[in-house]
Amino acid sequence: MNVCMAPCPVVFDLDGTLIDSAPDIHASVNATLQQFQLDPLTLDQVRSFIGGGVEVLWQKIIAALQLQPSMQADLIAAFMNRYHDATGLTRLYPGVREALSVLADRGHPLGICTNKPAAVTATILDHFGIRDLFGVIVGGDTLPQKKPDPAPLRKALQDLGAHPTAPQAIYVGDSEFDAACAEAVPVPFLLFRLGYRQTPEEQLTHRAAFNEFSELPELIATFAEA
Ligand SMILES: O=C(O)COP(=O)(O)O
Ligand SMILES: [Mg+2]
Repeated sequence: MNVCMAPCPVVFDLDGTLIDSAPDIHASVNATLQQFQLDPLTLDQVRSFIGGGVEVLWQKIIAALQLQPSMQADLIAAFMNRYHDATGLTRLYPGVREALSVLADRGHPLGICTNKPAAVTATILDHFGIRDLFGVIVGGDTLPQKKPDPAPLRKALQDLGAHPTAPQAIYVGDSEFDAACAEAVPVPFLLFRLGYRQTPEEQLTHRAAFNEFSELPELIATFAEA
């Protein structure tokens, strides 16, 4: 089936998809825990908690450390002071810059739909000099709803000019939140295998999966030809 007449909008998740931000999030989490004289978490633990946005991250930390849920607001406020400009340990995944520029050159409108707060998202995209590639950026606090609710991705697609009820578009992401969101819109989902997913690939609804961003432009082109 032809799911994407070239050049259709392509929207990307951010954490665990375009950027490996877990080391910065881990550092901000542990600095916050230290401020409250609490035990640190490992990078693997924190990575496994990423995907649902800041509130979900801290709900999972509070559960893991058996803290009082009433601490959540204070912990998040302290965390945000560090997180808003935490870029030093974050890397673009290999080939991301090149793949984005190939897709932009082919005329695909590009967007971001992330559960990361919009201001933190803007800072990190500026840090890598790639913010201008995206015609729309929907963050975790742009709307009242977050992924897996379809509303943020629907907004991104509409802002990129896709059809409001039958968008011909593609969503690219790494997690359960992304797969469920794309299914709910609905748009085809391309799964980046090397992000922060906790669920086996075969249990996530997806059109295709890839390990290398150098594969992505051709993968998208095959959709237009199919
Ligand atoms: O900040 C998060 O928890 C997730 O962000 P993502 O939606 O870009 O993966
Ligand atoms: Mg992600």
